[in-house]
Amino acid sequence: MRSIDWRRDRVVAIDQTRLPHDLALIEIGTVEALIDAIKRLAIRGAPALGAAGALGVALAVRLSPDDPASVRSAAAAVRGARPTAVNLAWGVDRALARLDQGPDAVLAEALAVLEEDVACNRALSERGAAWLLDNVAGPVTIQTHCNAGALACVEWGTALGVVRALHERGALAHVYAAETRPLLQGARLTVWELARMGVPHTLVVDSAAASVLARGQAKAVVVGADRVTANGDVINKVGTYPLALAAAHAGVPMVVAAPESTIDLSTPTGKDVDIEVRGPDEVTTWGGAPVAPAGTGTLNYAFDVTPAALVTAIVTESRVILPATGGRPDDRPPR
Ligand SMILES: CSC[C@H]1O[C@H](OP(=O)(O)O)[C@H](O)[C@@H]1O
Repeated sequence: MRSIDWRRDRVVAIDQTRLPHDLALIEIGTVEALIDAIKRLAIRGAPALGAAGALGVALAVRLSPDDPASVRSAAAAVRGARPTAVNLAWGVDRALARLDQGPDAVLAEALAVLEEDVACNRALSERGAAWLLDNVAGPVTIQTHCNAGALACVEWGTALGVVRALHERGALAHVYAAETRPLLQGARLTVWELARMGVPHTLVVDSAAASVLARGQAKAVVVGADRVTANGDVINKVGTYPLALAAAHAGVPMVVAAPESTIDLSTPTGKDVDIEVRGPDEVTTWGGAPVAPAGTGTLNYAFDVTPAALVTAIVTESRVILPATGGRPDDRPPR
């Protein structure tokens, strides 16, 4: 089952807010409903957002086939639903570029985005597994953060795609999944995916992940990304930066698995990226019940910036970039 797809005349997606307890699909027939699904993280994860962006334009042009101005306005609203993952804007732009050729051409481009994502993630997963087998003593143990699995993509996954490739080779011993406060993408989604894959795993609280590395229980960190800037800075779920610091101190490789569509050569460094700040309720409540005194102020960064110097390897479908030793995404544009 794909996390997001197109059926007849609408977007169909897994509602990730209902996992792990309910595997429920949502059918999205309007741009407003798509934007809502993106904002409330029913649809989430950089590659999945790229697909949602492209399908959002296909939806808009079907609803307003004779009004390109309305389609462009709707596309801009989808593009702005969440600011940090470059894939959302990239997916919108991919489909919008075909607007002059009509609804069928826009849909064809959007569907191509989905198929390319699947192919890219399978390729980067194999490349990442090979890099880890060449650089980490086996059997491999991995610390993950957030969810960069099939749910965050069209299918297959990026960081969990690497995990899947290692598991299929019989080379994976264990995965430690950080819960990933406040929305618990690790506890709710990554653990759910690892269980379905049959991968041995342990859930840890975010603040324990550094000790898992320091004690040698995990020999590599593997995460996804929402944007990689031209100098190799990695923007990913908040908590990735401290994990990279811990990995460096423990002498453990920090591996980022991401398709080329997540690399943004137009943005020089992580300092130039708009980091989404989300509302206080995600931090001050759990299950609707307050966990902090009413009115408590919060600083709910959804992402953080890991400097290139702390990134051992960025694995894409076409290359491995080594930022910590001077490699840069803009050194050699993909072939
Ligand atoms: C494979 S991209 C997954 C990436 O997206 C997540 O963010 P969110 O759950 O807010 O969409 C997180 O940064 C993951 O690493």
